[in-house]
Amino acid sequence: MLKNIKGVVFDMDGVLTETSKAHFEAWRDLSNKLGFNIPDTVGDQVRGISRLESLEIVLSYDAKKRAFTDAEKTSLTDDKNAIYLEKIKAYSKRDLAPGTLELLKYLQKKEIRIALASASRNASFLLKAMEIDSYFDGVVDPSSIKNGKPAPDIFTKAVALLGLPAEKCLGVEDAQAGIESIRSAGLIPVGIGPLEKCQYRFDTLNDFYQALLLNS
Ligand SMILES: O=P(O)(O)OC[C@H]1O[C@@H](O)[C@H](O)[C@@H](O)[C@@H]1O
Ligand SMILES: [Mg+2]
Repeated sequence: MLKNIKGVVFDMDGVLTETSKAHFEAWRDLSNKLGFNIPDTVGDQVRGISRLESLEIVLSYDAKKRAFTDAEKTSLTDDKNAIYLEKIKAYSKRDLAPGTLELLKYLQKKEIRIALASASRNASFLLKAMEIDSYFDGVVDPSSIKNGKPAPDIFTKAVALLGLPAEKCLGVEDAQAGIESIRSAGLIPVGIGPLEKCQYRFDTLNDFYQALLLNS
């Protein structure tokens, strides 16, 4: 699987750590504050999607169909982020998905360059909190990206940071929008979870790591 591979670009939420649950719970708390509820299926719908796009999905469940101004929407996303930050404030290396540290060390030993392509503006905070920031040769600043996933921009920027051709890199994602982004940027897609159109697919990040060990 790593033959001819020079770089691996990771998504973070739902790949390196199970923050997807905290994102969903924060949106649910916000919807409850607004007087409605969102179904569990929203959890998968907001994977990989920006804060504002996620809000639009959440508001589509508002029975009152209120029309919020742009300023009000910004304020609602700030509220969601405050709730989310409260939920992840004690995150540490214990919150890494099983196998993450071993996988990063393994790639480093093989001299494979590592980058992060997360849509989250909280990603740098979490990399530090979970003590894995030093493994990354490049971290894309999501606020520098014009078009979010499924557009290729964020993965294209990540391989540029690594100075590598896209086809020599794996992209690792838990969101279908992320897999589309990886494919259109020309990286080789590795899916974590029930995803389509992946070159390789595993149930967990640890399964991916174990498969690399078996094939090395
Ligand atoms: O609100 P943040 O932390 O900037 O994150 C933006 C997006 O980041 C993605 O990684 C998550 O999968 C999405 O659910 C989230 O909306
Ligand atoms: Mg994700």
